[in-house]
Amino acid sequence: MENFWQTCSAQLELELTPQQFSAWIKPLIPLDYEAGKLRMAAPNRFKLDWVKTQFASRITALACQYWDAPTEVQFVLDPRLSAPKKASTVAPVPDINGGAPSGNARMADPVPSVPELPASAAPRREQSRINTDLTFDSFVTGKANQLARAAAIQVANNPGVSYNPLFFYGGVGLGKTHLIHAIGNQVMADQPGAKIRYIHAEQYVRDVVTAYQRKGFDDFKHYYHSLDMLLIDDIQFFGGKSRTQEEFFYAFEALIAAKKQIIITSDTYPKEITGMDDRLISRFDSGLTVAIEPPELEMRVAILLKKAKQEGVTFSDDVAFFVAKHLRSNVRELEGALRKILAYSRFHGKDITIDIVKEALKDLLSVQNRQISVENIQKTVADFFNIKVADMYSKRRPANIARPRQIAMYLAKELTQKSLPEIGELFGGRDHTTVLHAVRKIALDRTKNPECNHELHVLEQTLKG
Ligand SMILES: Nc1ncnc2c1ncn2[C@@H]1O[C@H](COP(=O)(O)OP(=O)(O)OP(=O)(O)O)[C@@H](O)[C@H]1O
Repeated sequence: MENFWQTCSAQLELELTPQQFSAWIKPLIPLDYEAGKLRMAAPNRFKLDWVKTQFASRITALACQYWDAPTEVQFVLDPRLSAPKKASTVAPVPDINGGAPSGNARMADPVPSVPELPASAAPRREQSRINTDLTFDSFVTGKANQLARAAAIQVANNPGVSYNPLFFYGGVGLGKTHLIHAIGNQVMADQPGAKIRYIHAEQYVRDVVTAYQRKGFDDFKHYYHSLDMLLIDDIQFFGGKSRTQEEFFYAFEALIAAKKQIIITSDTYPKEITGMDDRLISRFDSGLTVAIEPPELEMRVAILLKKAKQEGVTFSDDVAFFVAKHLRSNVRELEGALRKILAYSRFHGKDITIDIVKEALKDLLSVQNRQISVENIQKTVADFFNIKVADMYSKRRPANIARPRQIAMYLAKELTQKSLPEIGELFGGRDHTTVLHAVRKIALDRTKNPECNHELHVLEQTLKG
């Protein structure tokens, strides 16, 4: 059994992204194998369902191959794995900057401009710092965030019970903050007495410094350890701040032990946060870690239509598609573009047409057109072929991913100034010979296969705007 799982997981590690592997495969436990039946345990219902739909067929294939016989794989819940952790008796986190910090040495944390340590009095709604506009209703869902939203709803319905902590990561402006406020809003509506607190990591750092300056760590601890739910945004700001990490470690342990929900966001996967203590990193990853990807075309259109409607304006589908095709990076950028279009059309008293949009977004579009980046190509090609951007860097090799990746490498060579090694690096650290092979293959295919030529033409047009 153990041998099988070692072989199988080593293979899956090669095929999946590190995030997928560590989120879905690593937590699985092989239970037994008997008469062609393999039983695997997953730590919770969510992981169980996801593994069943996404990875069952691959694991079955590997099992059949390993035992050289038809094998049926059954996934079951392992209740032992979801048992709550014991309260912590762990020693303090060491100073990751080296040595015991003292006096001003600790003041590597920024000094607060407005010291803000919340009062530990009875919970008050305004103290939660939850933005009531950021709800599940106003959150548009697409492939890029459906998993994150499902996890968020699950946690909002069962705070402290299902996934603790819940950790969202993804690039800027992709909706991480929105989603955690949405959870906070729902829990506040369901449990008006709950003591909930949203805090940006930078503010938490400032609170730590203030507590340090005032020698008020008892109040600080009392406040944070007595919350029912802590929502902490952009935790990568804790990187390199040892005292903050130490305090957060205690708060984290106290809250998790008391089954109080913690939700964290970061711009990157826990293991990739620089300057973060290993014990915190492993704790961040001990609940559920979910990525939010850049929005795909249809989702960008839906966001534009929804936001325009919220502003009392109707966008035609043509206009929404035009904007969404040209602005691909994140939702914040779409919101900015929408504001510009509305201001322009109001100022000139004109209806919103594609020509008006071109005028209103002249600067933005010309910048986009001039700069065709490899990241842009990866996003566009991933959108076009309906795969994840992460697949551009992953080691997975199924044909439906390998070919778009080769096309993206070809376009990167054609449309940017990057060298083959540079392109290889941007595609998950691949060798320049792999890039060369892809470029030659697609170039040849283009001359022989009109459908391929057409696809490339459409992609080039999209990229050049
Ligand atoms: N899926 C979505 N539906 C509707 N609005 C969204 C969605 N995703 C993001 N937004 C909006 O886009 C803006 C940026 O989102 P948000 O601040 O949540 O991003 P973020 O991932 O936290 O970014 P950062 O890492 O820069 O803090 C917000 O106004 C948010 O309401």
